[in-house]
Amino acid sequence: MKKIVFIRHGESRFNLEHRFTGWTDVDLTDDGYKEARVAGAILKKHGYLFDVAHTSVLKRAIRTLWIMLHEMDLVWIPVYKSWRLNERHYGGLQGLDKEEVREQFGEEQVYEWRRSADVRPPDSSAEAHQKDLEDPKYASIGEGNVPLSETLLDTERRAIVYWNETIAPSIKRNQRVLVSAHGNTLRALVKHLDHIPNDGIVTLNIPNGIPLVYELDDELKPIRHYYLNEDGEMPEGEVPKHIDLDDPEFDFHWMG
Ligand SMILES: O=C(O)[C@@H](CO)OP(=O)(O)O
Repeated sequence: MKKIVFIRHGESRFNLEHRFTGWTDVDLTDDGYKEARVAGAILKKHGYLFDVAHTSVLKRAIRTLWIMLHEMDLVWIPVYKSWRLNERHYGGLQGLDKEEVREQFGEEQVYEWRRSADVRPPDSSAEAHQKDLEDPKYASIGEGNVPLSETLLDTERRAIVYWNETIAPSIKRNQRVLVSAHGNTLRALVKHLDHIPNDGIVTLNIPNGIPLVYELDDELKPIRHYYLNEDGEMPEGEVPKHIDLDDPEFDFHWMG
């Protein structure tokens, strides 16, 4: 049996401000740092080791990975970064306040933009698109790969290329893999792995900073999956949106 662990980055500045983020390269908040530390400590506590890690080129995912690897004393393992693991490009919504967008376009439209498989958010402005094209992070990926906006299916298509070409072969070589990525990239990967139909993905959310373990057979077909907390496997239906660091009951002592 093979295993892969996915982590959605800790809370980012735009998560805190309830803004559409996409390819906007915002950093973690203080709570985001703590969530990443806790995620690393959880994996360490349960004896997880990794041979290789993959992340996007966005600093909230990269920093989450760094903090986790530091916590696990694994900063020495190879880390690969790809734009293909970036968050879904939210086009003209990037930077906007989600509540204000709801007021302008209505709850239903915003829900479709956020959670449907194939409804495309409005395109980036010409100026914002030009900025993406000039960003050194994307200089080598080819102009055609820099999106004006993406549906979840677009995100799935480009993330799956990385899965098929890089991640899957490494799992097949028995490497233990950790992937630090984003809410919609992980929804896209999970959709692909579990063959979730377009209308089945709408209600699937991935919480920030909670390790998600997939057990796979030799053909990389999922056997089962679960989230981990400090006590171990979390019962389905009891997975919170994120770890409540303000909860006075939350005990950091086990982290050492
Ligand atoms: O803004 C974003 O890029 C994503 C993830 O934070 O938000 P949503 O949950 O609305 O897809």
